[in-house]
Formats: sequence, structure tokens, C-alpha cells
Amino acid sequence: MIASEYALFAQVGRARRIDAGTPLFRRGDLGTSMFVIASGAIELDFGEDLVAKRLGPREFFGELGLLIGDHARSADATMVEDGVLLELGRHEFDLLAQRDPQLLSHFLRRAIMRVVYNEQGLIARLRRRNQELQMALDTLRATAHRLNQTEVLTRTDELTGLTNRRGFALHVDQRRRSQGLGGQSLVLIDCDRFKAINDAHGHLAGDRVLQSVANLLRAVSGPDDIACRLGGDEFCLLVAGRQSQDVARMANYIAASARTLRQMQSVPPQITTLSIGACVIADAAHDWEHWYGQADTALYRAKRLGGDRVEWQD
Ligand SMILES: Nc1nc2c(ncn2[C@@H]2O[C@H](COP(=O)(O)OP(=O)(O)OP(=O)(O)O)[C@@H](O)[C@H]2O)c(=O)[nH]1
Repeated sequence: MIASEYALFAQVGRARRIDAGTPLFRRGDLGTSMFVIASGAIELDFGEDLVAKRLGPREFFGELGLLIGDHARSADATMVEDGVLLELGRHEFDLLAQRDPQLLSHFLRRAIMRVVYNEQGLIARLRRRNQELQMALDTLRATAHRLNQTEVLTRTDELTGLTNRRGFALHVDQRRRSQGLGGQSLVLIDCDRFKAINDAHGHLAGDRVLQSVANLLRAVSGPDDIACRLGGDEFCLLVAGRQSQDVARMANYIAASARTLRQMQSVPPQITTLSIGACVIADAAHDWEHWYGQADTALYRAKRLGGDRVEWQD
């Protein structure tokens, strides 16, 4: 506040001697007066993590309470050094207007500018804070996405892109808890004399055979089925919501397709014939190991009978 303004305010302001540590008002209080500091110092605390402001002689505060009337204070004001404050309410304001309207109008213009600057500073800080929050959110999203991808990778067989044994176990567990396994069919698929392809044509040719089997299983499985590579040349299908005749047709189709492709006699071979063992998971009375054992028994029989066939275990 310039000297002439201060002199005018000092003529009409009610002087109050106040000790250090005395609170003047708190944030949210309704105020109708402003203060000019004659001596001593006060601190304005705007809360949150906004920087507190310290004001000394000839500085003023709380002017919005006077200018707007019943304005909620935006800071806690506390005297931090013993001193004298000049308090001005509506009556004193009228006196100022009568004594020197021009000086008062200058003061008001500057007071308004100060409010505008403060608001702009606040907006800039909020914008910065918003950007920081946005960046933190982006980082969180990217991390969540990466974790998700890693989780998907740990459930996927690298060579074929099918679910791996771990993913299959998780899936079975989840399905058992959500809807139960009853009524579904388990189909185990194993390549016939696969080792011979590796030995005769190399590991890469063997890999391509495994990929062909995976493609076949992918092609026949519906959205609720799950196709999996259990490891080596062993695969399985968990077929959901289909009649056993439909599953039998599906298993026969898989075996027949592999046989037809095998008969094309390309070198190196694109696929082997397949041995398939299957069972219908009839009820919840038995655990998963029981039904897996049933399908495995059927698969073993298919192998023993020379492969290239589908066997069922009731
Ligand atoms: N190319 C390739 N070979 C693999 C992979 N994983 C396992 N194998 C090989 O798969 C072969 C499986 O051999 P076996 O279990 O004897 O099966 P098989 O030769 O089909 O014999 P049968 O099932 O009795 O017809 C082994 O030689 C493994 O080394 C793989 O990821 N890629």
C-alpha cells in the first residue's frame, strides 16, 4: 500500500493491538472487514500444500470480506509478531469513499488486480498439478499394461501361441470355481512318432509340425473352448457346452485332417498323424485328476492300437 493510501486508511481504521500467536480468522469463516498492518506481522495459511504468506507493515489482507461482504475467508490469518492492525468495516469504507474517492478507486483497482494475479497463479499451479497427475496416471497405466502382457506371456506357449500347461491349470481352476466342470469334454492329443521327424528332418521341422497341430486345434475350438499345448508333442482341448456326439465329431475331424495333411507326403512332413483320447466330464463327484486319468487311459489305448485314431473312456 503506498504512503498516501496508508495515511488515508490510518485516519479511519480501528486500531487493534494484537499479540503474536493470536488467530484473527480461519479459512471458511464469513468476514466483512479488511485489515491493514500498522506494525508487527501476520501469516496467511491457505492450507493444502499452498505456500503460506507473511505480511508486514503497510500491507493489507482480508479485503474481499469487505468488498464482497460475508465472504468465506480463503486462509487462516494469525498474528506472528506483536503489533497493531487497522480494521476497516463497511462504515469505515464509506468514510474512505467520502474523504478521498479518487485514492480509494486507485486502491480498489490494485486490490482487484492482486486478486486476479493470485487467481492466475493458483490456476497455473493447478494446471501443473494436473499435468503431474496425468503423467503419474499414464505411468500407472503403462505399468499395468506391461504387467498384463507379462501375465499373458507366462500363460502362453511361445512356439505355438496356445495356452501353456500353467495357463491351462489356471483356466481349469477358474472354470471349476465359476461354473463347475461337469458337462465339458476333455480331449488329449498326442503326435505319432514325432521324435522320428526331429531325427530325420531336424528340430525346426519338428517345430513346424507342432505349429500345424496348434493351428488345427485353434481352427476347431469355439470361443468357450480352450486349446492348450501341455508340453513336447502333447496337446489338449477342453470343450464346453457341447453334446458328446459333437465332441466326437470334432475329435474325428482333427484326426482325419491330420491324416489327410500327412498323406500329402511333403518333405519335410507338415504334420504327423494324431492319437486322441477323450472323455466327457460327467459330474462333479470326481476331481480333475480322475477325469484327466480317464482321457489319458483312452489316449494310451489309441497309441497301443497303432495311433491315428480317437478312443473314448466312459
Ligand atoms: N522340435 C521340437 N521337438 C520337441 C519339442 N519338445 C519336445 N520335443 C521332442 O518331442 C519328442 C517326443 O518324443 P516321444 O515322447 O518319444 O513321442 P513320439 O516320438 O511321438 O512317440 P509316440 O508318442 O510313442 O508316437 C522328443 O524327442 C522331444 O525331444 C519342441 O518344442 N520342438
